[in-house]
Amino acid sequence: MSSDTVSSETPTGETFEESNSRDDAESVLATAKRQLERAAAHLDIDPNTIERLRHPAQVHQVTVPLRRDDGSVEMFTGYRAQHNGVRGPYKGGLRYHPEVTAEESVGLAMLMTWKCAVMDLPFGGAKGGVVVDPKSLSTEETERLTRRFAQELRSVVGPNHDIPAPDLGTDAQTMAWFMDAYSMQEGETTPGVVTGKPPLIGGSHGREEAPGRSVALVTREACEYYEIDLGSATVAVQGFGSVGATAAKLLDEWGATIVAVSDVNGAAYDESGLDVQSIPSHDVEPEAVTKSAPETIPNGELLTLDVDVLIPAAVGNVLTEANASEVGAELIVEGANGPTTSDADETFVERGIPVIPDVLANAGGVTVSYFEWLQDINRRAWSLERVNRELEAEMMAAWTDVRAVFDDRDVTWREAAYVVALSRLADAHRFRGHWP
Ligand SMILES: NC(=O)C1=CN([C@@H]2O[C@H](COP(=O)(O)OP(=O)(O)OC[C@H]3O[C@@H](n4cnc5c(N)ncnc54)[C@H](OP(=O)(O)O)[C@@H]3O)[C@@H](O)[C@H]2O)C=CC1
Ligand SMILES: O=C(O)CCC(=O)C(=O)O
Repeated sequence: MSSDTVSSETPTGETFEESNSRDDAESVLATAKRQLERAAAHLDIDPNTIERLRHPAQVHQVTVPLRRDDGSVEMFTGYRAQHNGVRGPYKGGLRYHPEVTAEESVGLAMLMTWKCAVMDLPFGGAKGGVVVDPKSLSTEETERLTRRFAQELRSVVGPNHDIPAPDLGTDAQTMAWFMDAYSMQEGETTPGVVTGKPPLIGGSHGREEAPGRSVALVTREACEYYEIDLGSATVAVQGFGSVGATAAKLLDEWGATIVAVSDVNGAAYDESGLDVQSIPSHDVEPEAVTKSAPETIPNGELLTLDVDVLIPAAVGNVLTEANASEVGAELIVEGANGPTTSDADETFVERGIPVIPDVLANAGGVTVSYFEWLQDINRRAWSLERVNRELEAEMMAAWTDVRAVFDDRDVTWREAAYVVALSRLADAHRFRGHWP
């Protein structure tokens, strides 16, 4: 396939770029492309491969009709962007969020391609979701929306083709409904169509905690690298969902002092340390975070706190040109996908603040998804102890690969991770011979 036969058309026939013109400096896609270009400058790679990687393979857009509890019917828009499949089936999460766009899905799908390659997993990158505020739906509405979304995506997902997983606003229950709806259409139970399911129906132990666990593991390694004593380190975490809460609780267990955590409403702050273990997760008690401490501060202020480690673990593009010069952390570890714009990256380079990138730090999620996929194929579950042991081994291997590039060249941590990923992708393209 040559790059000009790659389909990046939407179902309406517009090109992807025409239908999604919000390619401004702050968009996740614009950031992803600039990051790709910067990393490519450090490598001697066929320019056709780089050009190919600037484009998604496919972007699917679907309309999802939902019957609301009051009997009315409302239309929602869903996307699935498949970026690159040279190393294996497409893989990546589905998010339910009001700001989901085709463009954001493509940018995040690109990040999934790099993430899977950094971890040396046999997957390519995808991402998608529905433009909806999940908090505006009842449980029954969420189930109907998910089942219909799964029906609409039936021809573009599959256990050997594209395997969704949880992301912002979705969870194990969402994946269970998705798997059930897909299986009903296939006429057989197909657990491998999604990962992040509840363990009782083919999910993996440890998947829910895995991205937060990898953030904590990578924070531990980065603190050691920069001679920050984790036992006396202060940490601020934006987001107290699946990723942020797990990372905060593990780092707290390992001796760090978590001075701030936040949800969408704001941050709980205590300079002597919060009791994060006692804060219920947002699905158990919405708004528990801001109720948990006597002092609350706005999310923006959390990002500029004078701490050893800052972990943005909520949404994208929160560290920007506007606030990067005010960030008070010694070290940033990205829990969220795409929390740092490329302008902010430049400021952090100038200020000497290392940023450990998302494609390494939160890659525990897709790594345990890979373990789940293997367990589904083999119809044999792994123990939690085995999952966590193998996850730590995979994370340490990836950390070592990225650190070797970082130590060897004049690059940032992000560029080092991209160099590892792009080298593997370029080799795969070369072996498969995609340029007739
Ligand atoms: N889940 C996964 O497997 C993986 C997720 N990620 C990434 O990690 C990030 C978080 O995902 P995940 O933890 O799953 O999501 P969740 O939905 O579980 O949690 C998101 C958290 O972020 C908070 N939040 C939402 N919007 C904002 C905002 N504008 N400002 C501050 N906080 C906000 C939410 O608050 P509230 O509860 O009040 O809404 C909640 O605490 C995303 O970028 C995702 O792509 C990365 C790898 C894997
Ligand atoms: O587990 C997966 O397949 C993907 C998780 C994800 O979307 C991510 O790492 O951003």
